[in-house]
Amino acid sequence: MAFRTTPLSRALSRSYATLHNSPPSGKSPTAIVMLNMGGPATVPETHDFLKNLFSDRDLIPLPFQSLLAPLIAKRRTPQIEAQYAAIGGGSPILRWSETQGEGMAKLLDEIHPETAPHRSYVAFRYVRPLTEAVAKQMKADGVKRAIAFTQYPQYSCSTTGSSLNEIYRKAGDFDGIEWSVIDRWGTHPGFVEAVAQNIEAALQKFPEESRAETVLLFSAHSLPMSVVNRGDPYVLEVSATVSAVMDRLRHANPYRLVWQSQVGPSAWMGMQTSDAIKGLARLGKKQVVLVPIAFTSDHIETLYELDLEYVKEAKELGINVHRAESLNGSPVFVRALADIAAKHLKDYTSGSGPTSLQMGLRCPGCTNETCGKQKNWFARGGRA
Ligand SMILES: C=CC1=C(C)c2cc3[nH]c(cc4nc(cc5[nH]c(cc1n2)c(C)c5CCC(=O)O)C(CCC(=O)O)=C4C)c(C)c3C=C
Ligand code: FES
Ligand SMILES: [Fe+2]
Repeated sequence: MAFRTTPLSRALSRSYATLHNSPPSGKSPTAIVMLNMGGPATVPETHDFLKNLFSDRDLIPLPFQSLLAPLIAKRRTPQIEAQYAAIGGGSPILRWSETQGEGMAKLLDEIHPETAPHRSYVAFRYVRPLTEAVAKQMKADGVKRAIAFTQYPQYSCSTTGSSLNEIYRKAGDFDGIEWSVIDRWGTHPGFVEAVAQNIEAALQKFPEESRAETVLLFSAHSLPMSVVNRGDPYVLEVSATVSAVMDRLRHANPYRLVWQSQVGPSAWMGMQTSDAIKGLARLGKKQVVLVPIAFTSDHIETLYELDLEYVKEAKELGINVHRAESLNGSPVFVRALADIAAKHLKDYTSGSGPTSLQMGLRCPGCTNETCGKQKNWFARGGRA
């Protein structure tokens, strides 16, 4: 698929600054900063992506992190490089994030003109564009007001929490900018609608007479049990998304929520997606729709793990599987992003605080001091 290789590599080889090179003019723009982990846009960027990921103490606290992270990254690189090569030469996440962000900003100018012009910025945690570069660009664009808008629908301290901690650590780079945060939106009706429409499209691929017997297998990236057991809200919030999507689909199919992509030997949230597929085959199920539910664009876990590994495995076991498309360029989803941001801006203007009440509560088992400092800093609008 050509779009995953040449245009993407070309887009990346332009400097990030050239994507946002209009001089500051007239009214200062309202910045919407789309937070996500990112993925290597080209195969050779895989090593640095993994090195940054394994160096993130908010995601994986390791003993002797600065020594161990490069070693683990180096050992893991060939396997992960092969997976990115197999999906067309890199991750499409930057392209999709820009498409989603630009579409959202355009809609926001129409539906919330009071804070126009709106400008979207992508800030990734492990690959370019990294937080420092985004801060530089925002200052050059004359930004005074910014929203940190997580692109993970459901909150986990290992994902959204890590991105917010990174902005807090780089607070000096954002000096003079007033912040507020959209920290979770896993049951927003527009998001639920966009997911439901993609499930309905996948169901259409099965014969009408047996469609209702098709099992919907919602699959989310798993979480180590150590994270679940310190009180991380992600498992609850992914479950709430699944429940809302099933309500919208009027419970017309049986379903389960299962967990994929665990890494390393420790205990992770289950049941694992691949075991669930085997179990359904053992129980004689013949039709399954796989639904990625915790990420809004394609990545190796959809394009490699689900499409190349699990679909193949299921077919060998006699199950006919279709995957619901990721949200990617869904116009329903882009409108949902604009609605979420518009509501946030309205609430903020009418005096609600910069962060949600839920964001203010640390996990009961949290021992990471940065979490507390970060929450206080955002609650003061990003001021010292
Ligand atoms: C909502 C999604 C995600 C959660 C929650 C999450 C938690 C989490 N992940 C790791 C370790 C790794 N994750 C890796 C890749 C990766 N993770 C997500 C999403 C979530 N992770 C995505 C979308 C990706 C892939 C990016 C892509 O382009 O496809 C990796 C690297 C790949 C590998 O080596 O297998 C690791 C490692 C932990 C430890 C964790 C919770 C604490
Ligand atoms: S780990 Fe959840 S608030 Fe610190
Ligand atoms: Fe992950």
